[in-house]
Amino acid sequence: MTMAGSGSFRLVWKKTERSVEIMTIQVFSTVTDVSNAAASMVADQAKTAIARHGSFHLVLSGGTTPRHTLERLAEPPYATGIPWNKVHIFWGDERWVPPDDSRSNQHMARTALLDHVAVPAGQIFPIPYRQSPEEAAEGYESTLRRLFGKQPPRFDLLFLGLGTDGHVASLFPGTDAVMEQRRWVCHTQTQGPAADRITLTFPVINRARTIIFLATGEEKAPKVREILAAAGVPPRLPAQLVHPVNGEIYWLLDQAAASLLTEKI
Ligand SMILES: O=C(O)[C@H](O)[C@@H](O)[C@H](O)[C@H](O)COP(=O)(O)O
Repeated sequence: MTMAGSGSFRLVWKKTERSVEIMTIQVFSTVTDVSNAAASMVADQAKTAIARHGSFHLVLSGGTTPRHTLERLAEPPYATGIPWNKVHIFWGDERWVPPDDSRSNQHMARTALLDHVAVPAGQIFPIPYRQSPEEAAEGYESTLRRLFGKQPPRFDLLFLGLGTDGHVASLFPGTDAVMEQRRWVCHTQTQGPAADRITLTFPVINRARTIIFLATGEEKAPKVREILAAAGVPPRLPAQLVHPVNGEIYWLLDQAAASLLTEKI
């Protein structure tokens, strides 16, 4: 039986004597089910984080799959059921376009969710649009350093979509940004429109307490299998470098994206 049947699979890898990596793979029948599950996890993680440190630091991702989850969070019971006044919003990446450009991840998040829930404006930290993408990256990094100090931030929940080339955030295969270990935010480029991007780097991504991958659709199935069945194989895709230092990874997939998975992963 492949894992494409709906269900939940929990894998625990012992990384070192003192740390393990816990990955949970959940396969759902439809994209709507994926979005419902993701929204429910946001509510649960918010409750835990607020109980732990009085606020909930949430990192949003661009992309159509993550957008469906934001739209679900703007509906009952989440629109009023989550204490949005204690939520602090960040972004994993951004296109170097003005904030009102329809390609902007900030624009997408505001129209899908933030215009509909009561997150205080002073708790929303978009990646700024500046004269150059380098200045935008420096601007975001200085915001993060002002808020979090010398150590990279340890976000409570960080959403990632999955590109069909295996990219996460705007960390594209073969780019210097993927290997960046000192800067928290950097400028990078991709092909096509809005080629200039600003992205969090792995030193920040991998410090998150919980990382949720959202991947749906048949076009993601080959990379999902390559990433999840890659134990022992040297990583070649950015998504294979997502290893929370002390946190958990959840893969929320629909059956189409999971269709090439087998139980032996
Ligand atoms: O800015 C972006 O577009 C995202 O950060 C990007 O990493 C996206 O999440 C993936 O490309 C998946 O996007 P889809 O879910 O639309 O395929």
